Amino acid sequence: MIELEGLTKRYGSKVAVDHLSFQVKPGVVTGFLGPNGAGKSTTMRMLLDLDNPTSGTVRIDGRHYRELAEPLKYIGALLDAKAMHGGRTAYNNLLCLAESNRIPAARVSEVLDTVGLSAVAKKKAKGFSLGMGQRLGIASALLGDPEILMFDEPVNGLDPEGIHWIRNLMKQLAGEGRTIFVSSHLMSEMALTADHLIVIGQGRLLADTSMADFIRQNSRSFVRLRSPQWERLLDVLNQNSVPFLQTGDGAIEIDNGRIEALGELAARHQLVLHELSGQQASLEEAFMQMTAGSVEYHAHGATTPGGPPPPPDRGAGRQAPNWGAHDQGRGV
Ligand SMILES: Nc1ncnc2c1ncn2[C@@H]1O[C@H](COP(=O)(O)OP(=O)(O)OP(=O)(O)O)[C@@H](O)[C@H]1O
Repeated sequence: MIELEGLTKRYGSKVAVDHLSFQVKPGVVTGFLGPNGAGKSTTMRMLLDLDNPTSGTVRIDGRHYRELAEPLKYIGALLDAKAMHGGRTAYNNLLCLAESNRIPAARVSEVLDTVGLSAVAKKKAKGFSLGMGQRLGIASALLGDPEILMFDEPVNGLDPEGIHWIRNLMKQLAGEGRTIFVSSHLMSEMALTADHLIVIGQGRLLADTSMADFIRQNSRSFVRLRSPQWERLLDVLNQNSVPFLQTGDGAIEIDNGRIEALGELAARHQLVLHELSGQQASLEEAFMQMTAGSVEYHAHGATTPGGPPPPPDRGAGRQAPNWGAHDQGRGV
């Protein structure tokens, strides 16, 4: 388990990490999210004692990193794939780490095999691609067979096969009861990998919640309908006072609609439906909704800070999506 209590880091007048308190628990993959500059890397560096907190504490299984005699046996981390010694072979890079932590040399070949680098074990790290470097960094994290693993952007530079591999590896490690803490900018990937989320913005904790709750609480859910009898469908919805939105692709969306009630309504009016599906916004949309107010760097022409993702075209006099606020009690 990783425990942060009031962790704060200031660089001059800049507060990079602002009184962060949370726990990263074993047995699940915990995703660490935040916009650029939110303080994720700074937090991870403080965890490994690579940066001193201005105040607050961070503990690895109840102890400060400095108190761990052979730290690689407690916590393995991939922070920067380029941190390896370029002039050394992959094998020798890992061997040096192993020796400094009294890890048997045989373990080096084992982890090189796990990450798929056995064939290039004798090649110098400076010739490695970004993806190979990531794999070597992951091998170093696994070296001490630690109970806690921390990965900063582990899929960076990996090809689809590599992304699939690291996703399964993290799930497998969590399944073994280990603590897995991972940051990524790839929301689609995070949605597939993480069970729990810690979200920060401008150094502050914004959410500490399960993936499912995070999406539910920060996004819009709706029912999507398509029908070849489009005009009649609109009439039926109007007659029954069901607010709807028309999308650009000929579908209709009903915020917080109940799929059963809408199916029955269509059946009562003998309407043919080509689609009747419940939809939940993606993690990416939920993330943008939650962090909109704490994004530090914007591209010109990007969505206005604080504003939700653009809604579909509105139907005649119908409600716009009500991001973040749900009316679960509605009949349809
Ligand atoms: N050594 C440093 N000196 C001064 N400011 C720093 C230093 N390291 C980080 N910062 C600042 O602290 C803030 C947090 O940076 P950090 O790299 O931790 O964010 P991040 O969430 O990892 O960002 P990204 O997603 O872009 O990697 C940023 O505003 C950054 O400019």
